[in-house]
Order: sequence, then structure tokens, then C-alpha cells
Amino acid sequence: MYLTPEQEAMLKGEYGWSTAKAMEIIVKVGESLGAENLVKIVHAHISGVSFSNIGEHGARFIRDFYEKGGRARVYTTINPGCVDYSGLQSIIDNSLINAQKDIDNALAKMGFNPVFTCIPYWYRPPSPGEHLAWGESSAVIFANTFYGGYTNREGGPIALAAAITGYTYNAGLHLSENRRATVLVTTAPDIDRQVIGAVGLWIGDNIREITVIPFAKHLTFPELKILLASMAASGSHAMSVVPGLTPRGTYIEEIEEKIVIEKNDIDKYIGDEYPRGSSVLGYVGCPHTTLMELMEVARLLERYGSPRKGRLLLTIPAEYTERYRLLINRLKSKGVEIAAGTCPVVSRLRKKYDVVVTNSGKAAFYLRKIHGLKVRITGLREVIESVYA
Ligand SMILES: C[C@@](O)(CCOP(=O)(O)O)CC(=O)O
Repeated sequence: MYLTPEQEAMLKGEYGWSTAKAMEIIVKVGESLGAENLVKIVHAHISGVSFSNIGEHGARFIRDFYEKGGRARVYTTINPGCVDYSGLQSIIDNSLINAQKDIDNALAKMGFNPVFTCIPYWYRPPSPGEHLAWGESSAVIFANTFYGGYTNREGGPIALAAAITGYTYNAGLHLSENRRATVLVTTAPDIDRQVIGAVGLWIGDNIREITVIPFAKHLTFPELKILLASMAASGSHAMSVVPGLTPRGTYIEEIEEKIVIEKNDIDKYIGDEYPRGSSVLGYVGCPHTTLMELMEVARLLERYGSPRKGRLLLTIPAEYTERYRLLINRLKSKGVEIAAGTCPVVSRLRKKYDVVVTNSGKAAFYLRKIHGLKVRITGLREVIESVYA
């Protein structure tokens, strides 16, 4: 692999142990993928930071990089951890708080931005053609598809190494010729946008290639977020093309196959109806809610009093609790549980509910798989109704 004199110096240890180790990781992975050189990145997003996922070995790996001098060379954001720092909720189990704090302190001291969110594009929207090194599959697919950023779907250690060196290997979706969409996917007219998360799970499960999804042009920003995150959760998708949305010049469209998704294809992803009288955990915020979604939830809640059949959980970026305090208080006054900087995919729940009702295909995928919960996918309004009406 060709390395510039600066990259060679990093590898030789002239910038310290952490930079050398980080460079070694990137070069080794790059070589195994046939990369001919490295590419400069403008934004790293570090996943693999939740103690409940990475455990003590993972935490040690991160602390080592910090203690031996690793510092951010580019703008870097951090994915959610497994605890809620807001103190505004009783759903997420905070018993791992000290272990998570150790990780978060090391990350913050390395100069990474402690947003603790899976929507890093909310903090720095990528420009078309910019190279990034992002972990967190939902963010990766959103960056490539909506913003035309260039990022592979990185694991936590590579994103960390890229943050410390400012480079990643030049392969995969960093190369224009690999950004080739070949499968055109359409949806039958009777499929409701409320279950767009289930559509995403079907695509992830059944298609390997990069897709063109014209129907996604009619979705709202939150719905697109949910669709793409679901595709990336049940499959290995890192990019899709939405004609009219995906920036031109960031992809090649060469359709080789056409697929129509029928209504009955997605039934099993939506989940079963649940009996009346079930205790319900309504969940919104996978990927994390943006300000507009919070406002929409507050608006939908106006006609209701307190929760009647369970609880409603919202998960938001860490700093929202301070920044949007009045709005958060309004939601709290309706009995909404709000967790900041975390989510049920990377944490543990305190209590078991009969069913989780959510608009998120990704949350449904992981809550079924990791927590063995019964989950039903539906629209935002219906999630709220399932708890409050
Ligand atoms: C499921 C997922 O969102 C969990 C994130 O956890 P972690 O940041 O990898 O610990 C990872 C992903 O989808 O890339």
C-alpha cells in the first residue's frame, strides 16, 4: 500500500504509540481489502462504545488508546452508550453507569464530541463526496444515501483508529465505482408508510446489492431515517439510492433486477396483534429523535392525559435535555419517559412489558433478537395511541 511520508511517520511511531497502533489497524484492514492507499477523512463517528455490548475487554481497548496518548485528529462524534445521564426516566437500567462513565471519560478526553447519539449527521451534516469513517450502521446508510457522504460501515475499532490518524483505507464505498446500485425496489400501493420500518427489514433480509428505492422520495425525514436504519439492521446495507434525494454524482445507477414488495411480504416483520389489556412499552427514537419529531410527539400528546396502558419511551441525543428543556418538561408532564444518550438497543430494560409498540424496524429487530421481546411495528401516532388512548 502506498503511504505518504506523514502516514509512514505515524506508522513508525513518530506520533506516539496510539497513532502508530491506529495506523497499523487501518493499514492491515486496508491491505486485506486490497486498498492501494489511504484517504483523508473529515468526520469519524465512533460506535462500539456501549459497555453492555463491548464489556471490560472493549473498555480496556478504548482506555489504552487514551492513556497512551490517542487524541482526535478530526471532528469525531460518539454513539450512544448503555446508560441514561438525564435522570428523566425509569425504563433503562442504569446499573452499569460507572463502567460506562469510564469509557465515556476516556472518549471525551481524547477530544471526541460527547453527543452520544446515532444521528451524528444532526451535528455535522456531511457534504456530497466527503470522506468519513463512521460506525453505527443507521448513520452510515443515512450519510451515503441522503447526504452523498462516502463512508464504509466501520466497526468501532476502525472508526476509533480513523479518528486518531485522520485517515481510513481507500476501498469499498470510498471508491466511486463501488457505489453502484443495481436492484430497483418498489412497494405495492397498499403498503402503508406507517410500517416503513417493516419494509426496511424485508429489504435488509432479502437483498444483498445496493438498491434504488424511488418510493422513499415521498417519506418524511424521520420516516427515511427509520427505513434506512431498518435495512441496515436486518442486512449488510450501507447505502441506497433515492432518485431525487441522493446527491447526483455520488452513485452509479445500473439496474439489473426489479423487485416489488407485496403487503403480505412484510407481515412477519410487523409482528402480531397483541391482546387487549397487554402492558405496552411504546418506543420512539431509534434512530434518535430529532427536534421536529419531539415537537410532533408533543403535538400528538396534547389531546391525552396520562399513560393508560403502559409507558412511552423516547430516546434523544445527550444534549437535548438541556437545549430543549421546556419541550422536554412538557413531554414529562404527560408522563413520557425520556432517555438521553442511550437507547434500548445498547442497554438493558428494568422491567418487562407484554409488548413493545414502535415505529422503528431497527428497534423491533434488536428488541426481538437481544431481549426476546414481542414487538409490533406501527406509525408514530399509533405508537402514542397504544399507550395513551
Ligand atoms: C446495533 C448498533 O446500533 C449498536 C450500537 O452499539 P455499539 O455502538 O456498537 O456498542 C450498531 C449498529 O447498528 O451499527
